[in-house]
Amino acid sequence: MARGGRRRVTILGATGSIGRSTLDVLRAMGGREAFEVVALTGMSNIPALAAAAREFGAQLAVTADPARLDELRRALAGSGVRAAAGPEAVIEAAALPADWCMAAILGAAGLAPTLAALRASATVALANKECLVSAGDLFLAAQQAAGAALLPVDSEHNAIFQAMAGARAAQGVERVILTASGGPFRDWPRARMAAVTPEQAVAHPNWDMGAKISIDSASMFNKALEMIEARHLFALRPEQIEVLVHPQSIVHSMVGYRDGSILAQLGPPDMRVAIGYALGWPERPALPVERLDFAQLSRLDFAPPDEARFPALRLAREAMRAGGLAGATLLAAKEAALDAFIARRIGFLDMAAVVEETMSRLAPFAPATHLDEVFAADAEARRAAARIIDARAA
Ligand SMILES: NC(=O)C1=CN([C@@H]2O[C@H](COP(=O)(O)OP(=O)(O)OC[C@H]3O[C@@H](n4cnc5c(N)ncnc54)[C@H](OP(=O)(O)O)[C@@H]3O)[C@@H](O)[C@H]2O)C=CC1
Ligand SMILES: CC(=O)[C@@H](O)[C@H](O)COP(=O)(O)O
Ligand SMILES: [Mn+2]
Repeated sequence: MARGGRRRVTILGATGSIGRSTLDVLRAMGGREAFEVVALTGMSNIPALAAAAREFGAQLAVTADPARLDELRRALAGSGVRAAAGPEAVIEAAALPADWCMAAILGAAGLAPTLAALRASATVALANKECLVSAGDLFLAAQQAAGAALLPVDSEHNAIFQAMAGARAAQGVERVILTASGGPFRDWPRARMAAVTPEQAVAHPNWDMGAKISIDSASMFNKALEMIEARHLFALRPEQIEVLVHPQSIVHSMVGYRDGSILAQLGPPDMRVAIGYALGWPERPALPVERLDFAQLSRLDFAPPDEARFPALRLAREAMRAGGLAGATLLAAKEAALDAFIARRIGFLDMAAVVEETMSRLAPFAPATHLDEVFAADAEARRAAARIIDARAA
């Protein structure tokens, strides 16, 4: 704890959707009087990074892009905030002692900095689900060794965490039910989905999020990653994890207990609720978010997912069954396919096909015994996926 009782806070990915919401929650919970901001990191959005660092009087601001160091230095001139750049500098920022660190870098690039944060922070609030998808057991072993508290921020997992609050309740868990909005193409026939554009896919019906996670929601790869994330976070067997389409995104997930009870967490689709819970935990802070009015909610719908139109869910189950380096392979192939879709080199439905083909080419998967193997599997999967993408794009 910093002098004067202020909590020392770091935000990895401060310029993104989660990062901005986290800054908002800090403002709502007392701003600079309550928090000492140790480090903020970003990548391309230097004006936003510098503005947040100035507002909160951060000790350090880091861009992951070495080519943007001069721009960051100019933007911070006279502020007293130190500037640094490059992937190693992001890891060094994450390694500075803090009471609380938000891990919200996008994608597999978040793994190394989040591991560094586990060693340096008392509490890590985990938005970056990819850490658990690619390196689940090793990531949790690193957390155990470091002794850091790990609090889930992903809305579904935060909901499950809330619904499992209290060790006694967690013991009787039978299943978890991850809710899924179904994305913008929830009811579209497969033939129509084949022709969707990145602009259509990025338009999430309920949540205001970064572009890549929004497109993952449209393909339901987001839910696929979340199944693997849930397995690790809550030590579940794959068959204990269900997915249920819930188009309104009001019920954020549910936990079914052995006595037949179901506990759910509900709230507006606003990530500040989950972030605030992780920042205030074990207490609940007051937050300026919308209050649900049940008299105005006309209905809450639920339906099983259609795995023929959304094969990502089946691929996640196969990856969980295979174990070991299958998660790192699935994630890397998904990221390569997503980039190719955004670049309009492949179609929307090709993304799942690329992941499936990459997985089947690289199977069987070795156990993941060291992080170096995870990074190597990631690189190998990207090479394999690139060849498959090239063939489809030709
Ligand atoms: N958005 C949401 O509501 C939710 C997000 N999540 C998870 O949170 C994480 C962040 O998502 P979101 O905020 O939407 O993403 P955004 O794309 O909005 O933000 C990503 C952040 O990471 C930075 N960044 C991007 N690439 C790199 C890199 N290679 N190295 C270091 N930093 C990088 C970005 O910098 P810059 O913008 O400056 O380029 C930005 O600060 C993801 O893992 C996502 O799955 C989970 C649940 C909900
Ligand atoms: C806000 C959040 O946690 C997202 O991961 C959300 O789950 C996306 O919505 P769907 O993937 O359910 O469409
Ligand atoms: Mn989620």
